[in-house]
Amino acid sequence: MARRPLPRILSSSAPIVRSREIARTATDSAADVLHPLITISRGLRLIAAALHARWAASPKERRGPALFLTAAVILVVALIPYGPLLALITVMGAAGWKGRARPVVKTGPDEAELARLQALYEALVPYFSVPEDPDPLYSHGGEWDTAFSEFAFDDDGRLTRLQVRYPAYFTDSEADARARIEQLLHAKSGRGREYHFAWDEEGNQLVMNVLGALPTTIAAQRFVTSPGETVLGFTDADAVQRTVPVIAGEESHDAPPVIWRTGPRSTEPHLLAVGQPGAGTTTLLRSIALQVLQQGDLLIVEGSGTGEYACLAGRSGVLAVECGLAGALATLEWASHETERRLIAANRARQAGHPAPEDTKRPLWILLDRPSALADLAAADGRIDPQHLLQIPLRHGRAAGVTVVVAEQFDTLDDLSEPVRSQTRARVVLGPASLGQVESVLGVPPHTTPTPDVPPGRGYARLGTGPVLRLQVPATPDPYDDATTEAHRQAVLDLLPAREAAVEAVPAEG
Ligand SMILES: Nc1ncnc2c1ncn2[C@@H]1O[C@H](COP(=O)(O)OP(=O)(O)OP(=O)(O)O)[C@@H](O)[C@H]1O
Repeated sequence: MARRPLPRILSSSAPIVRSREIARTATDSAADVLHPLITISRGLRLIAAALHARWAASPKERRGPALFLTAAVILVVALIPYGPLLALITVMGAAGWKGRARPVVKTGPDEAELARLQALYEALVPYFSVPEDPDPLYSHGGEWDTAFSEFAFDDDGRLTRLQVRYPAYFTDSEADARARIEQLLHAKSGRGREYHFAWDEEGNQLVMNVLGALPTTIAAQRFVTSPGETVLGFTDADAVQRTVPVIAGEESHDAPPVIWRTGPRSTEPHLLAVGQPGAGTTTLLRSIALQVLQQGDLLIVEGSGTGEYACLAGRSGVLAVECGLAGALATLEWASHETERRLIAANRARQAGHPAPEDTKRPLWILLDRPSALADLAAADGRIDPQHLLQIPLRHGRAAGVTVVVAEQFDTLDDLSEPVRSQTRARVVLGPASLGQVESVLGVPPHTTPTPDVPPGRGYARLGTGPVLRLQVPATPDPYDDATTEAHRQAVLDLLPAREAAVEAVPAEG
């Protein structure tokens, strides 16, 4: 059967489009003209509703006086010259104010945010799709809302949270595949912020969160810890189970600490802290020293020789603060013998069925800041590397109550001796560091994206095979440094033990 041609009015859409445009323009103009009227009538309606609600809520015995008062006001207004006109203007003004357009409550993403989500979706297509997939979750020109189940933006329109669904065939168990997605999301969502990525392999979902900076307001103070516990710094509240009360500025609150346990039962009895120059490793060692002195003795060897531990020299419990090679060698040799002595004494006591002798119980700490500098000096002088003398304290320190803490910089990390590398299972990285640098120290990549600008004392900690924790070391500056603020100087001075006469335990010969 031959098809009948469509009626002309249906076959051509141009007149329809034109008439729609005319209608839309007419509606817009009418809305402009009638806008004040609409506003006032909306306001009048709202005022009437409010009056009605008030009337309904007022008790019956108060309604009579209220009516009387209203009638009196109306009478007065009616009698004064221009009263009704003024009353009308006032009511219209109030209605206009009440009925004005409310600020728009944001219920979804705006255009820029929609564009950002779509761009992110498009960028993920090559990673989350394969040509064989008959019903791809990601395809060019596809809908982002099928893939992004949750999102949040900050006031600047930058993503702060994104939940991404991905196809089950994506190789989310491969570190490289994950890293590619994380780098892409990081780059597209704005660099310079710290991102946390949580992969739910069972649910095929990835949640990206932007983390706020850890507070830098906590300074050196007495932390509430048990014997054998040292606060390395503070971290995210959801990363650890415990909090300790702290004073930050003028206020006190509970903060989540990164606590390092040392002693005979510790699985990570020695620590290595690494950072760029100025990242805050010396400050970390100073903070540890102030905590250690409450319960133990301390030997400090400072390779850089800048006197940053001078405030500790001669204090009760500080057996030595050495900057030169000769003093460092003598001190570490004594520490090595002392570790052996403690081991032998404890063994003898155990074999005789006695408790460990008192003189083996007091914890001894060896803090070694930049041993690589001393290694260079020793090589030039034909003497042994001081790190060599750390071998016994590192290997047997746990049983003998001897703890070693080493701080080193990234560029001289290769100069660390094998025992230092293998026996320091508590690790800290401070300051700006690449993913690779953090991984080289902690053994695993960081769980957040390191940012290029970090304040001193900010970084990551990992105790043994535990999780990587973000870390902010308490401000513990050198009180003799002119740049130190008075509050911080006083905080450190308050923690220093009293001065003592020269200690004779460590031989002084070079
Ligand atoms: N946790 C911190 N809080 C506040 N300021 C800090 C912190 N750590 C370090 N700083 C400040 O940063 C500067 C460098 O710190 P520090 O001397 O500890 O760094 P470093 O890594 O030992 O560097 P270098 O080896 O070059 O001395 C100092 O002014 C110090 O006060």
